[in-house]
This record gives sequence, C-alpha cells and structure tokens, in this order.
Amino acid sequence: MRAPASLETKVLVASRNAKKLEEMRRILAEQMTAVEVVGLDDVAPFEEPVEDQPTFEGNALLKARAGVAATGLPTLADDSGLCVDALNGMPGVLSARWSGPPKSDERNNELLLAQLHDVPDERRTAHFVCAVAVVHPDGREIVVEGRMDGHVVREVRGTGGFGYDVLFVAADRPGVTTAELSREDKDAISHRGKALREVAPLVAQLLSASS
Ligand SMILES: O=P(O)(O)OP(=O)(O)OP(=O)(O)OC[C@H]1O[C@@H](n2cnc3c(O)ncnc32)[C@H](O)[C@@H]1O
Ligand SMILES: [Mg+2]
Repeated sequence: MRAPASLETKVLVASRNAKKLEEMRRILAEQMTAVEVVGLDDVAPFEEPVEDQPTFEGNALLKARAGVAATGLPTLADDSGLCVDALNGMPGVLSARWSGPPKSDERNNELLLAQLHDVPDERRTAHFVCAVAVVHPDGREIVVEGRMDGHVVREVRGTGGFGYDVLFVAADRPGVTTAELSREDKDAISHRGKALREVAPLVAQLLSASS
C-alpha cells in the first residue's frame, strides 16, 4: 500500500552544484509550498552516477533514478548546459566539465571565449537548456525541458548566477549578462525557471495521486 499523500511531501533535489541548488530551491519554494526539499547533504552519502548520457534528459534521469534508489525519496534532478551554435551545440551536456577536471567555471569561460575568438557577433548565438527529471519510488517518471535563447559576449560581466552567466546575454534582457540580472529576473526568464515552473504542478500530482 502506498503511503498517504500527507506523509509523502519530502522531495530530494539531487545536485552537487551549490549555486544551481540555490536557484532550484528558490524557484521550487515559490511553486510548491507544501513540499519539503532536502539536498544531498541531508541524506546518507551514496555513489553518484557518472553523467555519461548524450542528452540532458538522459543525464537528468540518471541523477534522479540514483537518488531514488539510494534514499527511497521522490527525487528531482536538473541536467543543464549551454549550446553554442558556432560550436555545433557544444559544450552542451559537457558544459560543467568543458575545460577538463577539476570543474571550474572560470576556466570553462576562458576556454569558451578562446574558442569563439574569431566568431563575429552575429554568429555568437547560443541557448541554455535545462532538463528536469522527477522520479517517484513507485517507478513513475517525468521529464520536462526549459530553454533560454541569447548570445555569448566577448568579456565576462556581472557577479550573479554561476557557470556561463557572466558571458551570456539573454534575448529577453538585451544589454546585460544573466550574471547582471537580479535573482528573480534570472528565474523569470531562465531555462531552469521555465522547466521548474512547468514541472511543479506535475510533481504535486505525482505526490498526491495514487498509482
Ligand atoms: O550535476 P549537478 O550535481 O547538478 O551539478 P553540475 O554543475 O555538474 O550540473 P550539470 O551537470 O547539469 O552541468 C551544468 C553546467 O552547465 C552550465 N549551466 C547550467 N545552467 C546554467 C545557468 O543557469 N547559468 C550558467 N551556467 C549554467 C554550468 O557550467 C553548469 O556547471
Ligand atoms: Mg553534473
């Protein structure tokens, strides 16, 4: 027998990226007031999967399934990245580790700038993608994707956000990088904001509906 919905309001958010997790917690808190979000630091350590899938969806599912298997909690995971048209969609799923280990946003940004050095302004278009996977212990799974279009600028600007935000200008907010937006404004237009706002009501349904 399944537990009543009232006992099933904890959701594990499986991310090791503190700044991403902060965005996820903030957006989810607005959308799902009755749900308690726990992080990987709040549960017993477990072996986390290698993100070796060719798609954001595949990696998000890997991370969410591993969380459920280890904790028994409904688990939500985000796999995201920047897809640059002049680089045939790269770094894409490799965004976090584009410049090799250990993960470094600063080196990733330096490498991206170097790779785009000779690319003229009109061909510096790019978009962020965020796939959010939610996996329930009973096997039900949901994946949604959000996207934010824009372009890559020529020098880093701003102190907010994380990752490639210092180099990315969203089409919806011309003239400033997404690292120069307020947290709320980034959430309003971001790939992550879009995906999480779409998935939140589905999570509520998943937690309350009997299978
Ligand atoms: O897998 P987890 O543990 O969640 O943390 P991670 O940082 O490795 O996350 P991903 O594998 O999903 O890789 C996402 C990378 O894409 C970039 N990225 C994703 N969303 C971004 C955003 O909103 N702003 C800037 N860069 C972003 C950034 O380099 C992230 O490290
Ligand atoms: Mg990762």
